[in-house]
Amino acid sequence: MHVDNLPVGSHAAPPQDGRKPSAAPPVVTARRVTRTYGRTRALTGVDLDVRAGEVLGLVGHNGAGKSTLMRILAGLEACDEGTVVVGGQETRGVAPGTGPFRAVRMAYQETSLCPDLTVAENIWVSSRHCLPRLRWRRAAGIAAARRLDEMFPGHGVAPRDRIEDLSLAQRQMVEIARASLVDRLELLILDEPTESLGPDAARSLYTYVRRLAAQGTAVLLISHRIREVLSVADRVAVMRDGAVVAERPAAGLGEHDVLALMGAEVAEPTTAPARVAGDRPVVAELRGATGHGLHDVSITIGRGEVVGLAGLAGQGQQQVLERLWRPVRRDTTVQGTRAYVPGDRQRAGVLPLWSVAENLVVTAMRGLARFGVRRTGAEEAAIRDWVDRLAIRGGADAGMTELSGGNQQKVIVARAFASTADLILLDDPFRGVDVHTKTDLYTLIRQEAADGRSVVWYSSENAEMAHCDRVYVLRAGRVVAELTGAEISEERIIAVSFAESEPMGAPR
Ligand SMILES: Nc1ncnc2c1ncn2[C@@H]1O[C@H](COP(=O)(O)OP(=O)(O)OP(=O)(O)O)[C@@H](O)[C@H]1O
Repeated sequence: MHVDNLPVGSHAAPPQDGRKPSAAPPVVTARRVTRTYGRTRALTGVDLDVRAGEVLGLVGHNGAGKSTLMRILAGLEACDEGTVVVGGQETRGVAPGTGPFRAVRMAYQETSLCPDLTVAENIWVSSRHCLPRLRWRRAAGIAAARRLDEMFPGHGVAPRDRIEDLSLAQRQMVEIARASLVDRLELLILDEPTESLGPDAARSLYTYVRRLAAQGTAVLLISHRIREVLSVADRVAVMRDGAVVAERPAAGLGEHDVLALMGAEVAEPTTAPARVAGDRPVVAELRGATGHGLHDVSITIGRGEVVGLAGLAGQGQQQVLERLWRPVRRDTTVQGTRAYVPGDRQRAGVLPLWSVAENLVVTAMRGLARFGVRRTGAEEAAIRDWVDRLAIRGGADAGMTELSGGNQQKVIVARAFASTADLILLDDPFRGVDVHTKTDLYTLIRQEAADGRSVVWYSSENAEMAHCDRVYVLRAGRVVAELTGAEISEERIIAVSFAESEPMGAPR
C-alpha cells in the first residue's frame, strides 16, 4: 500500500498513485450550514459532501471553522441554519450518538479521555453499546489492545494503564482507537491526529486510514500538515472564514496550490543569518548533566541566542528543558527569569476560565507595572499588540475556551513572549498552529533574540531548526552532535539522529 512508505510531517512528498475521488453516494451532506457563537460567525454557509470510501482532507487557517463543522457533522452540536443529512436521514433534532450519528465517530485534537481512568475504562465508556456487559473491563481491554495493535504496532500501551500516566503520543493513539471502536463505522473524523504522534505512528495511522477507506468507510482528516494530507487523501476541501471555498482531487495538487486556495502564499520568514555563538555571555548552562534520562549532557546558551534541541522524539530534549526551567541541581546554571511554552495545552496550558486578555496579561504584569502599580493603559496596548501580531481570531475579550485549538496555542506562545523573561523555553510549541502564523512566529523569535533574549527550542519538526543559531541533536539522553549555522539542515539532523556514532562527551 502506498502509505507504507509515506514520509510524514513537513517533508512528505505527495505520492503519485491511482487514488481518485469516490463516486459512491455521500455518507454526509451539509448544505448552507451556519453557526454563530456570540459575535463570532464560525460557519457562514458550508456546503460539503463526504462520500463512502473516500479520505477527504480538510484544511484551513486557525479559526476557519473546521472543528465547528466537524462537531456538527458528528452530531455533537446543532447548526443554526442549513441541513445536515447523515446516512440519508435529515438530522435536525437527532440527539448525539443516536440514529445515524451512531456510525459517525470523531477523534479529537485535545483528547476526550478521562485522565484518571484506565485505557480499558475509557474505551468502555465510549464504546459500551458494542461491548458485552459481562466482564466488561476485560472485554474493553481486549478490544482496546486489539485495535491499538492493528493501528499502531509497537504502541507500548497496556489496557490497565491510566491515561494520565501515558505520553501525549500514546494518549492520542488511545483517542483514535477509541473513536474507531464501534459496531458500524461509516465516517471517521480525525481532527489533527498526527500533531502529537511521532513519524512511525503517523505512518501506521495513515496505513490504517487507507485500509478503512478501501473497506468503504469515509474518513475526514483535518490537518495543518498539508503534505501529509496530500499523501493520504483522495480529495481536499479548503475552508476559509467559515465556508468551504474549494474542493479538489488530491492527485496533481501541490502544497503551494493548497496554500494559495487557503488565501495567502507563505512569505519566506525574515530569518536573520545564523550567527556563531562565539563571544556571547553565557546565560544558561548544563555541565555534564546526568540522571532522569540524561547522560553527561553539556550545553551552553548565550545571550540573544536561539538554541535548538533536535533528534527523534523522547531522546531527552524535554528533560533538558525541564532542568533549565527548574535549575535545582548543581550541574545546571540559569541566570535571569524564564518562561515556558508547553506544546501540551491540556496538561500545562491556559487558564481556561479567563479571557485571552487576562491570560496574556498574567505574565506581562511584572514588566508593565511601575513601582508595583499596574498601568492599565499600557496593559491594554500590549494585549492589543499581541492579539494583532498573532492574528488571534476571537479577539482579546474572548474566553479561552471559545478559541479554536490553534488560537489557544498562539495565546500560550504570546504569553511567554509578552513576559519579561530572559530565557524562553519552547517545548514543541507550534502544534496545531497554521502555516502562516508559524512563519510569523519564526520571525518573532529571531526579533526577540536580536533584542537580547535567549531561546531554547525543542521541535519535532526538524525543518524548524533552520531558524536556530545552534542545534544540539540528542539521542538516548546524550548530545550526539552540535550543529552551527550552515551545518544545520534536516538531512544532517536526521543522519546524526540515527547514526551509530560514538556519542559526544562520552568517556573515551
Ligand atoms: N464554543 C465556542 N464559543 C465561542 N466561539 C467559538 C466556540 N467554538 C469555536 N468558536 C469560534 O469559532 C471560530 C471557528 O473555530 P474552529 O475551532 O471551528 O476553527 P478551526 O478551523 O478548527 O481552527 P484550528 O485550526 O485553530 O483548530 C473561531 O473564531 C472560534 O473562536
